[in-house]
Amino acid sequence: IVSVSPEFEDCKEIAQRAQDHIPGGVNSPVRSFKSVGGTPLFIQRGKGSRIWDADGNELVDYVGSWGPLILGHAHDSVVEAVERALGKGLTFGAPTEGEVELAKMIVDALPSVDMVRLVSSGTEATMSAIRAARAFTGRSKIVKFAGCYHGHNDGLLVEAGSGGATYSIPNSAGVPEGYARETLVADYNDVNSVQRLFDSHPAEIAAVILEPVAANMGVVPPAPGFLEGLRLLTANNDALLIFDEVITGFRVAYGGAQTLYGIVPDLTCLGKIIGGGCRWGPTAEGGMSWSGSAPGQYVPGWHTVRKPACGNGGDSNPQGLAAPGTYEGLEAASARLADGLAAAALKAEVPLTINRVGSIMTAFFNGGPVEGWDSVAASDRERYSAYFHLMLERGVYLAPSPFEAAFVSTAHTPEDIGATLEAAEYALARV
Ligand SMILES: Cc1ncc(COP(=O)(O)O)c(CN[C@@H](CN)CCC(=O)O)c1O
Repeated sequence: IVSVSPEFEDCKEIAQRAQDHIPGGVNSPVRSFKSVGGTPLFIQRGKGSRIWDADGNELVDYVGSWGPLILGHAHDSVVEAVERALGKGLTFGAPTEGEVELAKMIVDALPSVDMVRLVSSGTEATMSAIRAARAFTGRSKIVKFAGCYHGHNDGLLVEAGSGGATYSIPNSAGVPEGYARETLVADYNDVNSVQRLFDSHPAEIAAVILEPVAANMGVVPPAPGFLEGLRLLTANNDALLIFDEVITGFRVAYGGAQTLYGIVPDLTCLGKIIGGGCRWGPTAEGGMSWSGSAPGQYVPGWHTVRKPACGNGGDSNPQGLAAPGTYEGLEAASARLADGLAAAALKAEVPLTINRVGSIMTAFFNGGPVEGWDSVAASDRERYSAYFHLMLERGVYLAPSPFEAAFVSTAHTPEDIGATLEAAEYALARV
């Protein structure tokens, strides 16, 4: 890996200007480096597994824009597809054939999905799915899980109320108490915590929404029986099961986590990979007698699928991913990385728990096991911050937060993985 000028002078200069014009200097909190300290890197370009920051530092990238870039940066087929589409116009405020083809590709890939409504972000996908669930059931309560993130819908920016309170409280300013009260918070990998909510709110819960593999508290896989238990519980209580597969869709398997674990949700939210790197977030509705929207449910128009260009970009993504051996290659590279990190931690006598599903993983500075928000929260954040900066010094760009995932792409070469493991040996010996 090329040498990194750790002063990041140009990034710092841009960061200063950014502060003058953008609240916090970034357009999404997790990009601020607040969790790890230091100045956020301002990225100039990316190709394959590499990114270059404003100081010209070349870095092996494991953020991958938080998941979309499973084929790596600026993949030729994606760039060609988007360039082809760009010349035909950016937005028409009218349907395009590309949307139909993309919707069909999603239906073909995810057996639980009958129909797809395309919107412009993961937030809008989960917001639309929740509205559809409320419209379909006529109920208002939603169950989410501590540690899971579904975008910045007001009603989901909540945390469990303190003590025995069964009602949630907002975890962001500006969210009215009334909104928070409609969302109940359960514990990931604990079906009984959901059973208790159904018992205390009979016939009030419209849906349970979750990341079938949690990745927004770091990667936490579903415990055996957890997803099956939720499927049974929601079916027995006439509530819907919503899989937020914005990260896991086309990531952990071509058919997403629902295919990997054999669970049929009622609604699926996708994003990231399906947009091929453009902003995108389909709500895929499946297994339900109606589609697109329940009678009277409103999902507004102009912002919906305003980017035919990206739709075409996204098209090439799923097609590329369907090629034989794609996921086997990702599995091999990711397993080598995870095993190598575990070996380096053992050698450095650093307690490290690595949770991995396919090509997403998180190294928790924690003796483990890490199975839900409580054990995640017990991880050593300071040690992660030190590790993050030591890895950056050695040219490896990880998530600037201990509670996110690292993403391996088909563009990560054996040399990238080898260099990453060398950097990890250096870093773990110094944290
Ligand atoms: C499971 C899940 N569901 C929904 C969302 C929201 O998607 P967007 O609105 O950012 O497209 C996300 C967004 N993910 C974060 C990082 N984990 C994106 C952060 C960023 O892009 O800065 C998600 O992970």
